[in-house]
Amino acid sequence: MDPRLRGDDEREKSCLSAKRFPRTPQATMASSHPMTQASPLLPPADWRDFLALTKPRVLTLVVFTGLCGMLAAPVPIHPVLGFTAILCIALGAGAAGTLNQWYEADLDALMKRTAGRPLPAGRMEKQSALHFGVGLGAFSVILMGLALNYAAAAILAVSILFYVLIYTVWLKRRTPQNIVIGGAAGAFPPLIGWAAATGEVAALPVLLFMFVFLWTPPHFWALALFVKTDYANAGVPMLPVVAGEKVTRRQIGLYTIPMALAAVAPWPLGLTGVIYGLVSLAMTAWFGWLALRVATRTTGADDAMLPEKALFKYSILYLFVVFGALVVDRWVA
Ligand code: HEM
Ligand SMILES: CC(C)=CCC/C(C)=C/CC/C(C)=C/COP(=O)(O)OP(=O)(O)O
Repeated sequence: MDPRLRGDDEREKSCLSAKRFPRTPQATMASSHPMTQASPLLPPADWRDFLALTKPRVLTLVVFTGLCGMLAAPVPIHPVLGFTAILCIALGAGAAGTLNQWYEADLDALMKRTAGRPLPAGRMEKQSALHFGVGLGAFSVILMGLALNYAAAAILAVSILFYVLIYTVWLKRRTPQNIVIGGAAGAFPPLIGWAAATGEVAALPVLLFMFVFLWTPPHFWALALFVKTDYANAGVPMLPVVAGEKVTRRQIGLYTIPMALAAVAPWPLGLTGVIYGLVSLAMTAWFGWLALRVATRTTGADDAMLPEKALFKYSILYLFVVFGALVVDRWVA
């Protein structure tokens, strides 16, 4: 597969910058290094580079939760408007990913996973990424406002700004709480989808927001446990780097408890039917078991971190299935 589309360069740098360590010496060097500028020796940026800026693989789940939020709403939406709303969420999230990569090209150059991205690899001018990101973001919000409604457009704008300014610029390089607070950005799509259909927010999408918000720390920290060296090398204050494995494991276990409650709550609260209730219960029970395994184990230096990898992978499948069940539940009932 074309390395530009692989996307495996996209994830772990997340927490790497250090605000305490604002632009680290390595990062500063990287930003002035010729390889972080477009090089005349390399082919010019093409559509695959622009696509890679949007973090397409993470986008799939972001868009899916937005779609499910929209389809779970009690008001049916015209298919053309529904498609437009989902397009706006995808473009808005893509814009956020682009601006994240524009701001972090220096850090991306320091990590194996992210060094092949268009900017650190020198396949694109930084300014092109900035223009692309701002243009895409503005277009998505304006289109949402004009075609759907101002509530959905406002939440979309907030989520883009949250991811770019609060997470990327402010928190990521400063504190290991970066992904806890910054993770809120990725929890907005179900609210946006619901607002696109109804013009307002309600109890169910707020619970879904809480669910994704509380899901993010176990999702990310499971991964951070087995890629912490990369973050440490780049000076990003991720929890395993700053507080150690033991604390991270405990935090994964602790966040899983309220996450499980938020996941299952819609059923007993009468906001969904039995299909969602049973699927969310079963899927969450397995999540809890995997998280417990991660939370209670100790590792040796040569440990393959299989339970941590299993939890990370399952966290993605989990969100797909539980959100899918929400829609099935709504449409079958
Ligand atoms: C601040 C919050 C988050 C951080 C720091 C984060 C971090 C990461 C990282 C570093 C990876 C890449 C792992 C790798 O390269 O192998 C990843 C993968 C992924 N994340 Fe997250 N994530 C966050 C929130 C979210 C949210 C809100 C969603 C969607 C609702 C999401 C969906 C995904 C998906 C689908 C993948 C797998 C992509 C693939 O297959 O390549 N993440 N995440
Ligand atoms: C609707 C809307 C605007 C949603 C935007 C929210 C969004 C894209 C959430 C995903 C969160 C994410 C990919 C974090 C990765 O962290 P990172 O950026 O530190 O990862 P990296 O190391 O791969 O750059």
